[in-house]
Amino acid sequence: MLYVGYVMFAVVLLVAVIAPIYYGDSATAMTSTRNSGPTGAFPMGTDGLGRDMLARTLVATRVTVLAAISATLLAALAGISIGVGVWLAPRRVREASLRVIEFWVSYPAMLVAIVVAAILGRGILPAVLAIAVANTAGFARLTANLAAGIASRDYVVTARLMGVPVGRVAARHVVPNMAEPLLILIAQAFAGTLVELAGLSFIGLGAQSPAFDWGSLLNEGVKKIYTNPILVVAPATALIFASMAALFIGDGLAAAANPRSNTSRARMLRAPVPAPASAATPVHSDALLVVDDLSVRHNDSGKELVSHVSFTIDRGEVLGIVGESGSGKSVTASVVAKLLAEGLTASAGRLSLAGADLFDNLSRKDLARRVALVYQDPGTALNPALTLGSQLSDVLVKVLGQKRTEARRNLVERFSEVLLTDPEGRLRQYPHQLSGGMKQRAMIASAMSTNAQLLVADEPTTALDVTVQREVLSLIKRMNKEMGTSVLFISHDLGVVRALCDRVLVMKEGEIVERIDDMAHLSPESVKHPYTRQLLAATPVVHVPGAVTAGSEALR
Ligand SMILES: Nc1ncnc2c1ncn2[C@@H]1O[C@H](COP(=O)(O)OP(=O)(O)OP(=O)(O)O)[C@@H](O)[C@H]1O
Repeated sequence: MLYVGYVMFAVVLLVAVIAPIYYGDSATAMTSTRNSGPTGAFPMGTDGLGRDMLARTLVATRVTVLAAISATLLAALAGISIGVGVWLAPRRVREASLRVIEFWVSYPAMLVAIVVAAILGRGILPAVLAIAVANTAGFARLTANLAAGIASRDYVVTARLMGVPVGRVAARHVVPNMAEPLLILIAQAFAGTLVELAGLSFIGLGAQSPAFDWGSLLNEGVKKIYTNPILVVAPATALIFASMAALFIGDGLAAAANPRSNTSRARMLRAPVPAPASAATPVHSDALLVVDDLSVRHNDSGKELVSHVSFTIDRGEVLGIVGESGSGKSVTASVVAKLLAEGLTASAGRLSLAGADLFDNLSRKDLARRVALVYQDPGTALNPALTLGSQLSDVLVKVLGQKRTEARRNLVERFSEVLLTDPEGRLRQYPHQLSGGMKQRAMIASAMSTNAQLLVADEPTTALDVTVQREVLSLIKRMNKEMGTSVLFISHDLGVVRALCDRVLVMKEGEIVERIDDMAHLSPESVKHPYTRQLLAATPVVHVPGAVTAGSEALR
């Protein structure tokens, strides 16, 4: 789409450059063939003075496109300056300015343009200024919104603390980081500006005779639309063509800025014949989770991210997966939770969870009853705009069909179980009002609230400090012991895993390189793979209250 847009826009620019040179005379020459329909000499007819409409439309391209570019750039320049300025201004000025921008945006751009053009007077220049004023608000609002996110980033705060002048902070740190969305808006605003310019000329406020643009040509044509309709075709086509070019560029830029826009859907395929590798590691079929011969491939590159992985998790069992960064742990877990990322294809001989075939279209309710998730970073797992009560009760209400009050009561109980103080008050709090450890406890409480049979915990302690890590691990252990929840626990830290898990799989480069079943006698001598030995040698022992672990006494 982007390239189609570029080509179309190049055609428009080419016409704008050469048409006045080649067709300038025929566009203004009056002939005796007046108000003609389409003929060989005048394919788009002639106006009341016998002037060639095709030549006039081609020649008008330069004025129209120049005016649209000027109005768009003026609006962008003014809007971006105002938007950035607002965010670098003191708080009160910022608040007042944001209200003014909101007020300004609330009026339709075309209406503002008409009012301003009526004040400034008729002609192309007043029309350009009027449209620039009308569109400035849109740029200012987008820039202010984007700057709001960027202005609080550490590099901007640091630059300001170091005394970098405000203008330089804006130019070096704020504007470059919002270039992409602004470029997209500029392309889209150009299309709007073309139409607004034509609109002003159409109602007689834009180009004045003898000057002419597409809008004034349309204006002339529409007056004779019942007697000679061909007169509107050339300027209308030109207007649509140029607007579409700008929209294609805008959409193309937006798609290019989002690397996910072109990725294919995630697919889960049943492998026709189990590979021999799975036969070497048989899975017993009455387990809670059965993953047999799972491979995951990246569709575009064809790279295999996970290769022939087989394992089971029994009811009430805690299985750990350890491995270096990028070894395929999270991708494996995403298949189990039916959350495979776009652009990936998973294939397996068998994938079943609590009696359900994961290749089938499980309803959300069935899935939520079977699997719950706790992510690595509770800060990004929770929606900052919603209170804990509203977002964590949603799954209970929408998916499990509980009443809102029942869901909130359920959450309060779970919050107490994970030792969150003032559980009722927490429901009304936003995520930013909780510490990292509290947020992770709230996530575990949420996972407990659905009574899921399998908890997938993907590095749930990595973002937490050591003391909070212990608390979170002991909560997971409690959930496992008291509720019988099976756990798939992912970590790159063998110390944490050995403290919690009944069995451990070691992954490297997408494959399971070691299976550790005897956690009680885990030592560098009891393992086979050199990578596991290295991991063990580099791992301090972690004690988890409630868990009996190798190399450590049970903790109280
Ligand atoms: N959506 C995706 N598209 C393409 N490749 C991906 C995608 N997700 C993961 N990968 C690739 O798959 C491989 C395994 O990634 P995965 O996230 O499972 O690693 P991990 O073992 O969980 O690592 P970490 O401990 O750092 O989280 C990596 O090479 C990664 O680049």
